This record gives sequence, structure tokens and C-alpha cells, in this order.
Amino acid sequence: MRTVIVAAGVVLEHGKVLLSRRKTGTHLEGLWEFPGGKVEAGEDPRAALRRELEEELGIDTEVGEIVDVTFHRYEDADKAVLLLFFEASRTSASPEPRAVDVAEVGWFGPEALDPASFPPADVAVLAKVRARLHG
Ligand SMILES: Nc1nc2c([nH]c(=O)n2[C@H]2C[C@H](O)[C@@H](COP(=O)(O)OP(=O)(O)OP(=O)(O)O)O2)c(=O)[nH]1
Repeated sequence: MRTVIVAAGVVLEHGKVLLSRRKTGTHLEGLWEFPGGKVEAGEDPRAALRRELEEELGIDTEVGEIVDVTFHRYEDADKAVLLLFFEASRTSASPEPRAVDVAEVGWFGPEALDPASFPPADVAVLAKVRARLHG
């Protein structure tokens, strides 16, 4: 089984978190997630996250500290993911997020962070993000 390294962003603004929804036809289709994607061979994970946020949501960001690291095996897809969740913030010049290469995008409060709507690999980080939103 291969392991894929994924960088995902926790972008908070005004007590809400930025989430995107996976497109139909992809692994885990229709679920909400922290926007991001695969780190290419030899690529700096923070640079990968900036690139993915630009490609998928059209936003310009600065990537900060790590929020959580999780490992999950998706037996059905015969793949494992090492997920690096980073704090990220939009630069002052950044456009508003839009669904360029995701099914949907939006800002959500803590009540939306129901683990049933997210990939199983996200359970631990959801608790951390919920705590940040309440804090
Ligand atoms: N961006 C992101 N990906 C996540 C999260 N949780 C989680 O399990 N993943 C998984 C889903 C995918 O298997 C992988 C992200 O890679 P990707 O978005 O480039 O995946 P993909 O659909 O293009 O994958 P593939 O079909 O090309 O293998 O990480 C999350 O919160 N954010």
C-alpha cells in the first residue's frame, strides 16, 4: 500500500473555518474537508499547501504552524495518507475563496464540524478546530 503525503489548511476568519467539499468521482466524494492536496515529490509541504489553495480555491495564503498530523489507512482505496494540517491565513490582497476545483466552498462555525460529514482521517483535527473556534 502506498502512502501519500497531504497538506491541508486550517483557515480561520471571524470565528469561522474555511471548508471545501470533495468532487463527485473522487476518493471520499461529497465529504467536506480542510482544503489542500497531495505534496509532490520533493516539494516543501507548506509550498504545496499554498499551491493547492490557489489552484482549488483561488486564494493567496501564508502558511503557519502545524495544527495536527494524522495517519490513516484507506483500505478500500488501497492507500494510506499522512495528513499535515497547517494554520493558514489569507493575505490582505487575496481574493475571496471560490470553488475553482472543488465541489463547494464555504465558511462554517463549530456546529458544522460533524465528523460524519468528513473523512475518517479528520476526526482528531476536527476536535482541535472546534476548540479553536470556541476559544
Ligand atoms: N485535502 C484534504 N484531503 C484529505 C483530508 N482528509 C483526508 O482523508 N484527505 C485525503 C483525501 C485524499 O485521499 C487525499 C488528498 O489528496 P487529493 O485531494 O489530492 O486526492 P485525490 O482525490 O486527487 O486523490 P487521487 O484520486 O488522485 O488519489 O487525502 C482533508 O481534510 N483535506
